[in-house]
Amino acid sequence: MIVALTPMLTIRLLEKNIMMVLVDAVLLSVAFLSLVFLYKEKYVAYIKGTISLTLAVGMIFSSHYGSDASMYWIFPGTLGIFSMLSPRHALALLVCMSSILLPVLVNRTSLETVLTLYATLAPSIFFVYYFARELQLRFEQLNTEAVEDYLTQAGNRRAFHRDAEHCITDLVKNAKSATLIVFDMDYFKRLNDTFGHGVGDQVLKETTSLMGKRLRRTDKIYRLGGEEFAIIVRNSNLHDGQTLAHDLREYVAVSQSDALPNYTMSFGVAELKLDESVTSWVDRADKALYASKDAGRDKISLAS
Ligand SMILES: Nc1nc2c(ncn2[C@@H]2O[C@H](COP(=O)(O)OP(=O)(O)OP(=O)(O)O)[C@@H](O)[C@H]2O)c(=O)[nH]1
Repeated sequence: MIVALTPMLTIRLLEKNIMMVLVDAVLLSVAFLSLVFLYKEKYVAYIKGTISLTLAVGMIFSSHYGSDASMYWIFPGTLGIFSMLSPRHALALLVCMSSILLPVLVNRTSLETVLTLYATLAPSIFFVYYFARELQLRFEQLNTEAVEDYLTQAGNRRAFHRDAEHCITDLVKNAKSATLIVFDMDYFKRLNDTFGHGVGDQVLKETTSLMGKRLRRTDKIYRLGGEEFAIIVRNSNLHDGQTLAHDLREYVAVSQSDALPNYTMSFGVAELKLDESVTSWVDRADKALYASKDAGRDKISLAS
């Protein structure tokens, strides 16, 4: 924007077109200030919104006060707005801009030119919208796949590490603690061997889905690997974690599908300590889980 506008501003100064000098100067100032804020990685969404809005208003003003050729800046401006906003927001802004622009253009140029402009602008906006929407959907799909377990739709290990790191930051900065519940199925190998891998998969899916129904929106379930899962319970202490683990164990026991073999789970609960790493937090919860196994399984143990 800065590269395109600087020579334009110079030409308009030489032409003494004061209104256009003002329009370009405002656009340039917004672009320059945005660059500074973007460099500092602050308020990025607001800045993109402000630039887009300024661009749209600038296109209306320049179509009114500029030369006839100014109206063709609408095309790169449209692309610019789509590159900064979500497809839906960009479309809404461009529809508003085109509606305001229509009477402005009718007043200053021939009807034929206006019709030609709109006949080319409308499909351009439609195709760019379609392309941007497709791109956004693919991006969202890839983002989900990157953090989700394929079989159970629980968070995967990557998501677990990211969220566990957030908990550590939350504890250091806001003194908000979190509890980790790890659990796995008891005698799962035997279940697989007796009923088949497919039934084992169904058990993993059912457990995740049942537990998801009992968790708060802020709590999240992850599959750490094989038949081992973890739940991060935000803003909680060891006692809260223990209560939730009891609730989950009871709930899964009574809600298991009759079509699947009966199974039990062992749990380990650990509250996050200050200055602790994710690895150490998981290790302590895992040790508690092994204690549950050693104590005969279908148990809940607390980490020290
Ligand atoms: N069906 C199914 N089985 C899995 C999956 N991932 C791991 N497993 C099986 O889970 C079983 C885990 O066995 P073990 O680690 O011996 O644990 P266990 O039999 O549950 O014994 P305990 O944990 O000591 O009670 C292995 O047989 C793995 O093949 C999966 O995605 N689907």
